[in-house]
Amino acid sequence: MPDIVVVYHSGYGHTQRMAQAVAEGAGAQLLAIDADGNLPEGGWERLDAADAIVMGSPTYMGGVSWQFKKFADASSKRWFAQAWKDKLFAGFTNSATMNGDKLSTLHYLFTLAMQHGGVWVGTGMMPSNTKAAQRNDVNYVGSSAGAMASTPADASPAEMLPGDLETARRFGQRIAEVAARWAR
Ligand SMILES: Cc1cc2nc3c(=O)[nH]c(=O)nc-3n(C[C@H](O)[C@H](O)[C@H](O)COP(=O)(O)O)c2cc1C
Repeated sequence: MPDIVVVYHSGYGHTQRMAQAVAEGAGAQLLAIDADGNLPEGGWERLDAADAIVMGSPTYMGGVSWQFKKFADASSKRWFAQAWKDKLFAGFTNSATMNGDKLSTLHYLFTLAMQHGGVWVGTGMMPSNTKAAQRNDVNYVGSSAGAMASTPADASPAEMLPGDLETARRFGQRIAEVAARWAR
């Protein structure tokens, strides 16, 4: 079994719910970045040991949250030593607006992964974009770079759309499958 860690920040619980779905699909452990932008005790060592690091952040003002950015900047210690070189990386985000500039967030996560010398895993999913498409179809938000969820601004985490959570779960499954092939 590949060792996969989902490291994420969530201000209000929505991205956390998405992280849980990704972790369920991937058979991964969750590692939360706290409200001060810090990892729990032993968090960096968990990431050092992982075969794959899946990164999640809400989209705030068209990018990652400042707490996630603090984590990213702190990861420069690993970058200096290229300690995470050749690990698999993947990313996901959630925001309120259907577009909402989520791709900017995923592009940042991709760039961070490339700085670390990682190998990026996208969704590998076709979008649901025909006339017959329904909002709860898998990958209705239509992302290939990483998993996206769109949650209305006034919806609680419990009200997140099942289709988006299923998309996140299947994204996690794909990461686990790719990680198993990468290990071979
Ligand atoms: C400071 C801030 C900035 C935000 N910026 C965006 C944005 O650029 N695009 C968008 O679609 N939603 C934006 N939102 C809405 C959040 O992405 C949305 O509420 C999301 O579900 C929050 O996830 P979380 O509960 O994991 O923090 C913003 C919310 C906050 C608090």
